[in-house]
Amino acid sequence: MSKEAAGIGLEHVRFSYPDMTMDFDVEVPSGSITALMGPSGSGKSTILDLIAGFREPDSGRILIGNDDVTGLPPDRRPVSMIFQENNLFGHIDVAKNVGLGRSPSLRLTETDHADVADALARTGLAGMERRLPRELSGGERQRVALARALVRDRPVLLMDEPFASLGPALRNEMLDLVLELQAERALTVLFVTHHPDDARRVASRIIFIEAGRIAAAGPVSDFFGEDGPAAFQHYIGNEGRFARKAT
Ligand SMILES: Nc1ncnc2c1ncn2[C@@H]1O[C@H](COP(=O)(O)OP(=O)(O)OP(=O)(O)O)[C@@H](O)[C@H]1O
Repeated sequence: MSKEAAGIGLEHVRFSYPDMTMDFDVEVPSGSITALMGPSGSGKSTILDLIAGFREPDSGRILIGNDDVTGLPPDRRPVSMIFQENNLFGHIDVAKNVGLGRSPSLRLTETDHADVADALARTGLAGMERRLPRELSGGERQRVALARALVRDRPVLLMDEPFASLGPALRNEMLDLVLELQAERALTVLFVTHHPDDARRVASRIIFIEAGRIAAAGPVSDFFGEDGPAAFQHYIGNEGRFARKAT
């Protein structure tokens, strides 16, 4: 599988839970940061799970780069995923948690150890190698998860509300770090957030979903003007603002 930057394509991807059928048809451009937004229960986590291979579509295809990854197990997809929490193993230290990104058995070469050290330095964790996850702050734990994604070295990074439990200043700091890492590695980043400011800060595009369908997708600037999609304006609570302005 190529480590080149890789776009993501969902082609008529249908997936059903007992009470809900979803149908996604959308592209995420290669080497970009896209914010995935939408009301609670609209299917954001499910999209990420489908791309990562934790769930399989009932029909349709998932493409990453030029490859059809539909049906491939998660570890064979060129993807790293970071969740809101519980990304780390509690009984092993920071360096080992990062090393797992390179080798699930932790059999690491000299080069691997050097790459782990680089990733820790790059994410501001140098000196914390021997700490256990419980000895870190929430922000530091998410840095470890990012460092592990760096040593995994996959072109697609999926993040499900990765910084939702952090305060605003720290969240911005972490988003800026993601932006830097994305630019360095030409990653394709798709991240779920409920905060419009997160999208404005780092994303070039937004995918907005409602009830298991893509309601709107496009450049961030298309979403925040008066002509932004009505469903999105409603979601971020902007409806009357523009109406009042006009009168
Ligand atoms: N394992 C499951 N079994 C049945 N229904 C599920 C399951 N997981 C999710 N759902 C339902 O599917 C819908 C979409 O869930 P999903 O977690 O993808 O939404 P979301 O947009 O990520 O929500 P949130 O913003 O609250 O995290 C919801 O209605 C949810 O109740």
